[in-house]
Amino acid sequence: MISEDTVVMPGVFNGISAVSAHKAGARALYLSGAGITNAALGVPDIALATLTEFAQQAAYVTQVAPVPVLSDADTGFGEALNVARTVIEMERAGLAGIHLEDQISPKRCGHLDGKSCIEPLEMARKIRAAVDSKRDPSFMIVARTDARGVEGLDSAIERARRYEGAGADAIFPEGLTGEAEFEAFRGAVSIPLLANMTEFGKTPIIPVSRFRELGYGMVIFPMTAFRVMLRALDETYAELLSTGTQAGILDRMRTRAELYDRIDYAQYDDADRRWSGN
Ligand SMILES: C[C@](O)(C(=O)O)[C@H](CC(=O)O)C(=O)O
Ligand SMILES: [Mg+2]
Repeated sequence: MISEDTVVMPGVFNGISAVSAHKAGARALYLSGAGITNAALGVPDIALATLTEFAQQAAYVTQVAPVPVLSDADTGFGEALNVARTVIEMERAGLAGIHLEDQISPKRCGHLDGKSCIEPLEMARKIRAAVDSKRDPSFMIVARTDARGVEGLDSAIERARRYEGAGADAIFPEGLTGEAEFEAFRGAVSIPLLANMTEFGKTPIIPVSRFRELGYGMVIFPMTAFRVMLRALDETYAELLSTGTQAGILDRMRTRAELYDRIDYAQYDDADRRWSGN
């Protein structure tokens, strides 16, 4: 997943979003915990979705998008032993890696106030459990620290160093407030770094070209497509209910043919025909 270049990782949250991102040309995908929780359950991203639900969505995504997929794994769904199980299940789902965060459970979105962090020692234990539980050594364990908004920049950097020492493959510094902070992390650790380009949070919009200069190997856009989709849903249902017809919004739709093209319908028909010997 890491290359000389910076990998742009669009956020996905189910099978069809993975299909769309892959067909748009994404070289790697990010499976968003907020996306899974908001899309599949329709509830806030506060640790209400389980490991089973995350692993299920991960399996859907990896089935239809043959590119590396990094998934959110929140706090690892428990303590060290649970983290070990999380790695086994997420690897089995076909992922290329996961990120684990140092928040106290129930976690919150990294860009909200009122978060708390576990002791760095406890997080290091989780990272060791994760690293030890990999089957494939290239499965990536990304350690996310939420400490910037809780304890300040210096403490967050100190944690990142400890997590590197515990064996993390990459660091995800969450909730940074500007380029200078991203730069400070780059100077502090030697493993790859992941930047979170979520919207309407603590971090200003920074283009991938700038993250490349700053030395970041991965940039995730966790909720970009989801937010656009949600507005389309809201507008569509409102229009339908207020007018009693979809006639005015047909031109905003993917047609039946376009949908079937997206999901490779013809290939399924071909396979079925082949197997029936006709
Ligand atoms: C990256 C993230 O963990 C996610 O679940 O996608 C979220 C994104 C968001 O809520 O905007 C986070 O940054 O905490
Ligand atoms: Mg998340």
